[in-house]
Amino acid sequence: MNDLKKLAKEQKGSRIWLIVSSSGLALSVIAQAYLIVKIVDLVFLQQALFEKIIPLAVWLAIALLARVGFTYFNGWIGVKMATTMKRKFREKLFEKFSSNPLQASIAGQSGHKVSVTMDSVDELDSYFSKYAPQVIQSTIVPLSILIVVAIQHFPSAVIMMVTAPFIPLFYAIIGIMTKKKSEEQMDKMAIFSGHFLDTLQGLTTLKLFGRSNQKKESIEQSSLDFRDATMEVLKVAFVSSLMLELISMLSIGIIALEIGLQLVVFENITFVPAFFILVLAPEFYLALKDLGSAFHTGRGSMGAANKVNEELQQDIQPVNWGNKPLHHLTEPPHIMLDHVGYQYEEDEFELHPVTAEIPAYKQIAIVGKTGAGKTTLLHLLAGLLPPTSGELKVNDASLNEYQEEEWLGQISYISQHPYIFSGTLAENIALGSKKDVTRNEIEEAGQQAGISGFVNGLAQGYDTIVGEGGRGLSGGEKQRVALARAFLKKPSFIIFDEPTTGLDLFTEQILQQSIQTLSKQATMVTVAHRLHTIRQADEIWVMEQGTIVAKGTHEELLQTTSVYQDMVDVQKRSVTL
Ligand SMILES: Nc1ncnc2c1ncn2[C@@H]1O[C@H](COP(=O)(O)OP(=O)(O)OP(=O)(O)O)[C@@H](O)[C@H]1O
Repeated sequence: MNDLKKLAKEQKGSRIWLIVSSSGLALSVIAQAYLIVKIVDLVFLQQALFEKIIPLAVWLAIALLARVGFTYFNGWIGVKMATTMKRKFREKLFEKFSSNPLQASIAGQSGHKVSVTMDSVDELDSYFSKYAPQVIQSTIVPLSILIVVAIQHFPSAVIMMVTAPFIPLFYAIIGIMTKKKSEEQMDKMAIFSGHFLDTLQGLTTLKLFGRSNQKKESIEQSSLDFRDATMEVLKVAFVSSLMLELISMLSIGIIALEIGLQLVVFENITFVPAFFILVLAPEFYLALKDLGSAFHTGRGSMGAANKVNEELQQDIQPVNWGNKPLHHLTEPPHIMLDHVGYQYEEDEFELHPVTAEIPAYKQIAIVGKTGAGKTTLLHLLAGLLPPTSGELKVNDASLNEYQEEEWLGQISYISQHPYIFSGTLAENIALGSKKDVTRNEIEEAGQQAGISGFVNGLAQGYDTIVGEGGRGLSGGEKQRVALARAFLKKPSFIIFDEPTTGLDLFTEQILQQSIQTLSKQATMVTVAHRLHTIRQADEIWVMEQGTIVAKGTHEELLQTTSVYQDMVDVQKRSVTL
């Protein structure tokens, strides 16, 4: 809880308000008790007239209202603090995920990330909205009551001082017991969410392999585990409330007994202070009990805080960016790879240092067997991965010196599986431009990307809802939407991962033509699988097992590189087959 405590302490403004409001609450509690006692004394013992009681009754009403007001205000500050902290945590998580989106997306299950960002951060709420304000309230209110009681009748204050520590002691013990349980509960929830999302996303694959029943059972099991963990936490919570109630009732009983003896047997105290202490005693223990239950909820937050911290501390190498602008370019950027290398993790795939030049307007084709490292190289060129060695230079300055937005504003990366967001086709295409675009511009981009024929065949046209919850799109259609985005963006550097799987000839032609049009104003690097694309390139890089083994034009490579010759032979054979 220490991290959370530190964070709560950082909220200085809110803490000052909490102290002021809790002091007000303490005053109103004491005033309320005193006024009740006074009224009872006047009515029953002194048989006072109604007029004498009215002002006290009015003050009592004011004290009651003040008590309600201060309690509400404390709660309101707590909620405000919780909102601020939750926002901060979510911002940190999003910052972390977006500092290297590629690495973040492959590290861990998406469902787990969703669960941490939504549920675990929500779980922090109770610490800031309940526990932190309650600590202040439960320090000021009982302390003020204790002082008043000590002034009125010291022995009662001594009983309070002796019995009060049992309550925090008890909830400290419970806290230690629940910490592990609530962490387990959070773990189980994250596993359950991860499992559920994973299964939903892979439902088709599971069905095809006849594994849906097995998955159903494992989801059921993780849901039951989560239920059991929750029940364990609740069990401790119920037992702890019972015990806290018992301790405070016993303590009030002892005070009542002592007061009763002093009042009736020893006659050491008069009615007003005796009754005043009796009314105040439950208030004293109530404040401590409230702290107990707030502590329990706060403990739950601790498990969640650990989950969030674990996620935040996961080692993700961020892509570093600088402040240099890039928008003033008159021609596409000139890119230099100076011993640029990358390794995912120790003992995993390594892209060996690449030294190469990509002059403006040039078209580079990267070829190689599957797993050779082509996509990894594209990711480095796009600035989506930070090189683990060497430097990527753009117009003679390191890519790290440029502003992220400026660089990303220059490029279009058309991957094999572009992401289609839930929304209309028009909205998905408009994503390509940061400016507001007109429907005409969207349709023109669609036309250039060769998607207009397909769109015109849809009843809703560009207003058709696609992506999650909408109409599905084929691989070729998705790539054409991505191309339309690129036509809107007018990038100066295009990175294109050519589809490996069979597009029909017509779609392929459209894609080729569109790409050619787009590349007239840009530098382009393509992971190429088709001979046609490869031949057209100004330079071809041949990759094998993470190394560029040869560079040159189609003709040059045919003469010099056997791997390339074999690859071309395979391509030709597959076309003639
Ligand atoms: N996140 C990752 N962590 C570890 N290894 C990875 C990761 N992503 C890819 N790899 C590995 O890096 C190697 C190169 O992958 P990459 O996707 O760059 O190859 P590729 O040449 O583009 O393959 P393909 O033509 O099949 O798309 C592969 O062996 C792959 O398993």
